[in-house]
Amino acid sequence: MLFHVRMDVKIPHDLPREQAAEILAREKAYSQELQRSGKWRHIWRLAGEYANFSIFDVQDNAELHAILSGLPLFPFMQVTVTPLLRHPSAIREDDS
Ligand SMILES: O=C(O)CC1=CCC(=O)O1
Repeated sequence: MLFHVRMDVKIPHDLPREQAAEILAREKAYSQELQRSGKWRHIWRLAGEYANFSIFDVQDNAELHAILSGLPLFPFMQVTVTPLLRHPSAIREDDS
């Protein structure tokens, strides 16, 4: 199942610099592992915002929730999920 996810990151200004750096490093590793697995299909930075658009390809809502709530940055994020399906006018057989 495909999902579009918008992640807005809001790291508290008073979070110690070292702690923030450690969380960001874990976030990057977690994200890249999921990208390599194919579950996190795409990630794009929104120009001018500390936010991203991502595409996930997962089994179901529960798997998506587990992945998103497992993000190291999850406590500092606002996450918006939109389920996706193939458009009847799409010219490509797959969604790649
Ligand atoms: O910077 C972001 O958009 C938050 C984030 C998601 C995965 C990652 O590595 O950073």
